[in-house]
Amino acid sequence: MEVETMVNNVFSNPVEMKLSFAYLTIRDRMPTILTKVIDTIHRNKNTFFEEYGEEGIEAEKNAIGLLSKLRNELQTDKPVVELKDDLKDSEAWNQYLQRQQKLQGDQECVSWFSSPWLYVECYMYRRIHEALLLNPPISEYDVFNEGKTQSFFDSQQAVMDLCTYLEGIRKNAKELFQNQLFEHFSTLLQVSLWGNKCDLSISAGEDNSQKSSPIESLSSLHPFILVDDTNAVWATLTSARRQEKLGKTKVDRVDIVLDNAGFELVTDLVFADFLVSSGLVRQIHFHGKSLPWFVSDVTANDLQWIVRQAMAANHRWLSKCGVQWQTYLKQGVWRYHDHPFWTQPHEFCDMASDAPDLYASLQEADLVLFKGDLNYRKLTGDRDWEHVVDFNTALRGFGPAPLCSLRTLKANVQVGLQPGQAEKLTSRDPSWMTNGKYAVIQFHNPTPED
Ligand SMILES: O=P(O)(O)OC[C@@]1(O)O[C@H](CO)[C@@H](O)[C@@H]1O
Ligand SMILES: [Mn+2]
Repeated sequence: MEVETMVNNVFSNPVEMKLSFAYLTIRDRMPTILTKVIDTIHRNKNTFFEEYGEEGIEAEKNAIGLLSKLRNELQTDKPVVELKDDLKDSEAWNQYLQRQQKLQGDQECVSWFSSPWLYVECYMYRRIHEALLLNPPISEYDVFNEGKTQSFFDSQQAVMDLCTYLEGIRKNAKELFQNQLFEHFSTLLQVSLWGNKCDLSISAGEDNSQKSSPIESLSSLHPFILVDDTNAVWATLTSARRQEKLGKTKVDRVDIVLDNAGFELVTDLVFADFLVSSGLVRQIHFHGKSLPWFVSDVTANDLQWIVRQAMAANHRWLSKCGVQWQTYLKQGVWRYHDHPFWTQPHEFCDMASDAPDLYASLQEADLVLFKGDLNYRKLTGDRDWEHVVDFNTALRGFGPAPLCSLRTLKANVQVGLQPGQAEKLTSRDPSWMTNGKYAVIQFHNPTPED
């Protein structure tokens, strides 16, 4: 089968139609998310009036009109249409639509139920943003903000537990023996991995915060890690051979391609703090989204908000962490970027050609961590790969630097498994690819040391 036609379509034939996770996402979950967006805008009508007067009321009405039209297009499988706002990436989106039309041929228009799931799902979030952009003065309103902030508040005990753990390490981080350092590294890597469960797209906006202790739950979760390349990630950070060759005492730069705000973002900041305060890494570059995305994905505002919340917390260790994080950001030890490529539908194997500046930047990193399921779908092109295909094959040439996916499984694509592993999982738990109970720590080094 041609690789192109292997793309994870909403459904590839009537038999699968009713069964595919993609179909059920588009039929049920995405309209639910859209309805909640419409409801959120309507509930804030008075706020818009207080802030912007009649213009605010007009904008609320028109934005809701555009979003209701979008929901109808989605539910009645209408053709995908070009973007009309003048955001600088509109042209890239409209060119992508033309490319997709060529792929599908003239007999079939690009529509919600006949095109790749990855494309139409990303497109829905960009159309939501268009509905706000076309209605100043509410263009900058983040329709997902309430859910993201609530997720942080609902995870408070877990957040405080995690910051207390970090403070316990920070005190003597530089005196830790290598084996102790590895234990803490492995613990916080797994905490960041499982933080990915707290995603508001899979829950269609329902509460999905962290209720259990993030550290104590690790041992019960460990059997659900299907691929565990922790040692390879550790070796990339600590391999003496690598560092001698590069004349470095520590790794210069780790990039973290972020996923969800709320608790998951805290797990990423705690992990990043450990990497720097332990002396393993010199600099962390975070990559977030330039617009509200997949309900709970991180924007610059979300990062600033969480750091401020932490600083102002009346919990001693949480506020200490917040002050430290603010300092890292001010000193440039931590940097934040939000390239538009991350909020486009492109598979990552296209990055070198479609976003060469971003690809070149990632090539400066010694390690790139990709958080979450959507990033995994873009790393592998969301294709219907055999599960034993190796990760490198699925990456199809994407490899700016040694990279690792930290992902809980919430979509039906997974590579790099052992022969028989998928069959065993299916017999034990038929929805193992989409129920969020399983995870991978999956590493690839495009330039293995000679
Ligand atoms: O990237 P994340 O936050 O881990 O997950 C995103 C997600 O919830 O949205 C899509 C389904 O709607 C899937 O990629 C996945 O289930
Ligand atoms: Mn997400």
